[in-house]
This record gives sequence, C-alpha cells and structure tokens, in this order.
Amino acid sequence: MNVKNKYGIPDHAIITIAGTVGVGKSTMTKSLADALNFRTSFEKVDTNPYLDKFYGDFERWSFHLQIYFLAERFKEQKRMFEYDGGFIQDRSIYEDTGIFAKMHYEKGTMSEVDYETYKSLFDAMVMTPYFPHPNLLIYLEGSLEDILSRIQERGRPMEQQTSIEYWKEMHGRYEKWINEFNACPVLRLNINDYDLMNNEGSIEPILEKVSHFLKQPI
Ligand SMILES: Nc1ncnc2c1ncn2[C@@H]1O[C@H](COP(=O)(O)OP(=O)(O)O)[C@@H](O)[C@H]1O
Ligand SMILES: Nc1ncnc2c1ncn2[C@H]1C[C@H](O)[C@@H](COP(=O)(O)O)O1
Repeated sequence: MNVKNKYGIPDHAIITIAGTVGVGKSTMTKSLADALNFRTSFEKVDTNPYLDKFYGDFERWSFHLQIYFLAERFKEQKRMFEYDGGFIQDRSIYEDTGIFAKMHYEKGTMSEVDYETYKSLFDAMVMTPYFPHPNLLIYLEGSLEDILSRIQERGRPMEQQTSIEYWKEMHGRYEKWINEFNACPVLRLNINDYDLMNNEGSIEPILEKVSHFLKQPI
C-alpha cells in the first residue's frame, strides 16, 4: 500500500508549507511531494527579475517585488486549481502580505501609498469567498540561530549579505503571524523534531500528523 492510502490523505489535497527564509520549506515540499506522489509548486528564486535588486535596495524595489510575487503565486494558485489539487506548495500567499509587505511598510522601506495599493490588490484577489484556501498549512519553526546557519549554508549571496537584524525581525514577526493565522488548519513542526536530510524515516510521522490534521473539521 502506498503511504497516501496508508494515511488516508486525499488525492486532491493542497498543502502549503510556511515559515521564515531558510527554515526548510523547499526541502519539506520535495520530501512530502515524493512521499505522496503530489505535484509541487515552488517559488521562483533564480529567475526572479527583482529579488537581487531588492536585497540591494529595499526602498527602490519592494513594491515591484511584491507585485511580482503576488502575480506568480496567483498563477500557481490557478494551476493547482486546474489540476484539481494534489499539490505541495512552497510558501503560502498569505506570507507575502502578512510578513513581507507589512514588514517593509512598517520598517519604512515601502511607502504608505505603495503598501495601500498592494494591499487592496491582494485583498481583491485573495480575501474573497472565491479564493480556494489550502486544506492545510504546515508551519516550520526553529531557533533564529539554526535558521541563520541554514541561510549561510545554502549560500545565496544576497541573503548572506543581508543583516542579521533583518532575519531577526522576520523571525519575530512569523511567530506573531502564525499565532493569529486562521485561514485554514495549521500543523506546526519544529525543525529539531525531524531530519529529512539524513533520516528517510522522518517523513512517516509527519504524514501521520498531516492525515490527522486533514481530518479535523475546519
Ligand atoms: N532537516 C534539515 N536538516 C538540516 N538542514 C536542512 C534541513 N532542511 C533543510 N536544510 C538545509 O537548510 C537550507 C535551507 O533549506 P530550504 O529548504 O531551501 O529552506 P526554505 O525553502 O525554507 O528557504 C538548505 O541548505 C537545506 O539543505
Ligand atoms: N513576498 C516577498 N517579499 C520579499 N521577499 C520575498 C517574498 N517572498 C519570498 N521572498 C524572498 C525571501 C528569500 O530570499 C527568497 C525565497 O524564499 P525562501 O524562504 O528561501 O523560499 O525570496
């Protein structure tokens, strides 16, 4: 019996992976998709035309980058819907506004008018009854120290050169954001409780939890 059937995970489920930069979302996305034979929806990083520029000058590029991410994630949302689900998604659309746009606005690296324009577009596109929310959001959490070392280990220069203050601010905001998040059920996983890199067996207990959470009434 395959693991999807073993744990009774529906073929049409959409599971989104959330958490701060470097916490392990892409790694989790790949492992879950392999185990469940689901499709993946990844963020575009290498081909993103604004990301490098953004890290070089937040004020100049934060609005452009948010619009780019919103468009890309919305297209992915449409693709997942057209396939009738069966997806693991690397980062939720909710983090774009709840973490990134908000943080840049509140820290003064996105102007008020740009933030309001972005927010009204986001709300019109996402905060409607027509927008299909995921069946489950898996939130990955870990200490700032572990996350900083993963960012260094992964080696994207734009992130390595960004101040620790930036990552610390984001880490704090994630904690607050997830405590208030209620658009779909949330499964929280601490990165010290599994090891997908060195222990293949790590995925099964996670699937068991996923199955349990998917069965909970919304
Ligand atoms: N369970 C793990 N144990 C150790 N290192 C990990 C684990 N998961 C991810 N990593 C490493 O941490 C870094 C960031 O992981 P990644 O999945 O790219 O994070 P994200 O997509 O959240 O930014 C990568 O170098 C990856 O190899
Ligand atoms: N909405 C966003 N605003 C700014 N930066 C963002 C946004 N979404 C993702 N990013 C950045 C953060 C990382 O440098 C890369 C990829 O994220 P990761 O958490 O490593 O998958 O994009």
